[in-house]
Amino acid sequence: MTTEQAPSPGISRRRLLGSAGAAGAAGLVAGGAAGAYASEAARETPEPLTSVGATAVPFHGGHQAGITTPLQAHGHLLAFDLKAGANRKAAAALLRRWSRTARQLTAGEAPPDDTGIALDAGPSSLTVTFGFGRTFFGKVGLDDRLPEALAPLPHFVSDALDPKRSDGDLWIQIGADDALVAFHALRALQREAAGTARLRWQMNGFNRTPGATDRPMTTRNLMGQIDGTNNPKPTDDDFERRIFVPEKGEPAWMAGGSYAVVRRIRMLLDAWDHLSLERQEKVIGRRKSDGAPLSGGTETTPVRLDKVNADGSLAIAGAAHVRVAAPASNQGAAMLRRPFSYHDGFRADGAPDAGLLFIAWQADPMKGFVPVQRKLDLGDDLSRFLRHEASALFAVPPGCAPGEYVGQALLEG
Ligand SMILES: C=CC1=C(C)c2cc3[nH]c(cc4nc(cc5[nH]c(cc1n2)c(C)c5CCC(=O)O)C(CCC(=O)O)=C4C)c(C)c3C=C
Ligand SMILES: [Fe+2]
Repeated sequence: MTTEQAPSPGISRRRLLGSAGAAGAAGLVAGGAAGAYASEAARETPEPLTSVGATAVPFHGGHQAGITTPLQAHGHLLAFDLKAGANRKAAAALLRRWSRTARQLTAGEAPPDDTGIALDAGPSSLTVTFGFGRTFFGKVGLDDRLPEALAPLPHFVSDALDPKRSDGDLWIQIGADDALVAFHALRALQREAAGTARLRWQMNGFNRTPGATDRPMTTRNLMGQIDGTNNPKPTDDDFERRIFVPEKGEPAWMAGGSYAVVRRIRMLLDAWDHLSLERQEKVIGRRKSDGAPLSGGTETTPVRLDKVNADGSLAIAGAAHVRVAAPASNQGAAMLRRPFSYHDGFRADGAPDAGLLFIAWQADPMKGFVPVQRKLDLGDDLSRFLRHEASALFAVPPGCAPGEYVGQALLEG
């Protein structure tokens, strides 16, 4: 393995701020209306960043960041196609550039020729995650390293997929708790692709902003449901085995990596909002207010699929989403769901173009997303309110050590 050049000493965005004398970066905190209208420039001493801005997620590690990292408030998904003539060497150079820049940005450092978009901000939990699509391998002469797990996803009855917004040779997932920090990363990485790869599609999403609720809680989606409760937890015995390719797994370059299924799922919100609260809760199998299962307890109480009401009906209906999607209904199939909501304005018919950028992480899509989506496709009450409009599957290699780049074992091994 070759090592990349040591990155040039980055300029901390905070240090830049200090030297420029632009004070008041931490934003308006106190002082009510008078404080809010006071000139930012009048402040002499920069205030410390809030914990939101100051939080940094390490780029290096056994797994790439952005998989088990807590959901961030802003997300960008970018898929690129290699330009004609871009070979393995060019792809390796691109991944080397991207990794170097991602490391700098996630540490809150400004890369060379910085655009300045994120000046004043801290790392804000920025993560950058890289993946390879099936079409990448043939283009760079690496057919022999194509993972079996990257076989095309089967067709599902509810698919209404737009090929232009699906698939792609390379994938980047960006997440950050600040919109400017996220866009800054997007611009830096997009600029570095020039000459080697062109953008195929981009999707932008969001989640709850840290601090918006009075206590940390599972996020809500645009249907108003608490979404993410019954995800596998890093503390589960089988978490690593379910989500990451094992050390001795195949192909060797994917050991410690994971597979990301990306689906743009539009929600038919007008129809959904017309349902009574009781109906909405039956469709999911959980209470809307606090996410508690209809079989009783609180949000974190295990779901009891066998619970029967006094009138003999199932507490969680036969076609309720949580019943049909549960590992118990799918021979143990499970995935880590880590989505972003999206809103891309309104469609010609006036309906909101909004929904979920559903991202499912698993060691093998055939033991995660595929069997569960097959089952949902056949008889899930929620599916009537959803349209799957775009789809992609990416091999996300393990994280890299300092001096290495993501995908090095594939491109140079
Ligand atoms: C193929 C997998 C899944 C798709 C596609 C999917 C879409 C989807 N889901 C919601 C809302 C909720 N899903 C919930 C639970 C849940 N969903 C899946 C899988 C898919 N969802 C699983 C495996 C589970 C967990 C089931 C269990 O073991 O209990 C929930 C309940 C809260 C939670 O556990 O997260 C909600 C709410 C939407 C809106 C959606 C598409 C837009
Ligand atoms: Fe779901």
